[in-house]
Amino acid sequence: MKNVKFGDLGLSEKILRAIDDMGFEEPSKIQEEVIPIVLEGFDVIGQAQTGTGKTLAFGAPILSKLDRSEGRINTIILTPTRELAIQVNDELNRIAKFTKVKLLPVYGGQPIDRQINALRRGIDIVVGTPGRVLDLIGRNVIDLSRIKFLVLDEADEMLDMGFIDDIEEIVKNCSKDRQTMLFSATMPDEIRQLSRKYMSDETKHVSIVKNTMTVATVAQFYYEVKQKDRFESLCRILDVDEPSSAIIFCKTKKGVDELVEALDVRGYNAEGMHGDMSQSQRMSTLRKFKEGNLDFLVATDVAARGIDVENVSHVINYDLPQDTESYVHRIGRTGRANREGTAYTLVTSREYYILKQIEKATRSKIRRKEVPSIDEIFLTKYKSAVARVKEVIEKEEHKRFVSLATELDEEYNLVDVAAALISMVLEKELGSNYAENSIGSSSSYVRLFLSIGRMDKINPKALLQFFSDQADTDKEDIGDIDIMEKFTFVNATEEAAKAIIKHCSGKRLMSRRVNIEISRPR
Ligand SMILES: Nc1ncnc2c1ncn2[C@@H]1O[C@H](COP(=O)(O)OP(=O)(O)OP(=O)(O)O)[C@@H](O)[C@H]1O
Ligand SMILES: [Mg+2]
Repeated sequence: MKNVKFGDLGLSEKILRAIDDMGFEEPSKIQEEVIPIVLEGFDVIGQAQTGTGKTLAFGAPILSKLDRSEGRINTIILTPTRELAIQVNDELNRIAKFTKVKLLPVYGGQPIDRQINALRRGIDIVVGTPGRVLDLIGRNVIDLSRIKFLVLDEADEMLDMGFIDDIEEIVKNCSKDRQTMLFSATMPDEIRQLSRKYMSDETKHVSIVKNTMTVATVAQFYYEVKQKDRFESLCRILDVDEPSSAIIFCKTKKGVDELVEALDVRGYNAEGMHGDMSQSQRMSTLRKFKEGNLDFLVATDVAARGIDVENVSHVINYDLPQDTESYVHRIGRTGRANREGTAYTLVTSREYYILKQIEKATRSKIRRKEVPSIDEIFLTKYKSAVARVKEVIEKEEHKRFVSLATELDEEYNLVDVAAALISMVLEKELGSNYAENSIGSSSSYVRLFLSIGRMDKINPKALLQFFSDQADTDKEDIGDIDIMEKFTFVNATEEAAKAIIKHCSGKRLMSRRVNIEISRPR
């Protein structure tokens, strides 16, 4: 079967040239089907998975039909968020590169006067959020009575309860003689029904049906965590996976603020984005993230829909999404345009059934993963330190220090020197982050100090024996047990800690502070 080319779809030469400039070789399935239909003048409801190029699917044919600037609004595109309005406007601007068409994004949180002035100078396509568009209609600067195209991007979200009144109001102002287009990766039946009101009887439904609602290139996993271990688990996941760039979703704005602060304290490069932040802050954070100067974007669902950032390697649902649609859109921020991605969801045992519902509704497989142990993190950090050493040697960046190392060679065993350097590097990497945090410590307080010296494993049996001896003595106040004096624990495993906890629970030790210190030998 011959692959369809952009040139086969009936687009104008200027638009084809722009698409070529953008570096796109072939149309995606949704583009292949939607573009000719729009060019023919039909209303369209288009559904295709996240990141499959729906923006261009409506943008290219609209621009192909407009070509010249008419100096008055002929197209209105509505998006649920400000950032998405800006992004869609940018993408369309790239497609419009060789035409004279003028576009303007309008959205709240930006001085309205500037937008009014720009609109007065003559704009063909307005891309905006419903609230601001209504405001501008009310001020008589946006007149939709002669528009040719109305697009609802993220249509289901726009027709959902929160936006429906504004949308109805805007549609009332639109010319009857228009093409209406609805796009989204998810299109629940009730939304389809509702949309009939705004669409012609000849509306074409284009649904790129795949086995799953989610994109195949996104590997999906979940971690079962205790509520109180949520944060610690996240840190461990980040430390072992070392995502190049991740979006972490929280349920609430407060949750976002708290998580950003906690991540910051632990030294992660994270910033938040939610509806209570100023627009300039939201934009600068997103810009930083897009430019690769921010590792972790922590956000509410405000970033769940439509946002297209290249190379987001991970999406992490720190809190569960509110519904299946939200899950699909959130994880769709990775694995875009056929790239690979990873999606993680943290669930408590009580939330597990919701995850199962999502899995069923999306028909995708969300596999279980275990939260990494401290040993695994240690190993990861060790491996990346060694990889860096290798890189330095290969690039010969170490050459100027060779003479100093020769001096060390005279005094010490070089294996000891290497071990000391590893120790210093890892200490810096891990800091005290894992010294005072352990998972599953229930009400007991367990401190684990990672050791990075000799590799003798702790002997859980001996430890348990020690504890049972202590418990059996039935001392009233055991208080802080300083076991450092009795044992030297080297490279304690998390299993050992778990065994201790298991042993302690149900005993009277439970209510006491158990302070296990495993020292780091010098
Ligand atoms: N034919 C194509 N070939 C390669 N890349 C493309 C093509 N069309 C669009 N893209 C790029 O793919 C990315 C995703 O496109 P877009 O944001 O339009 O996806 P979407 O289907 O609207 O996703 P979502 O449902 O998340 O909004 C963008 O970076 C876009 O520039
Ligand atoms: Mg989109």
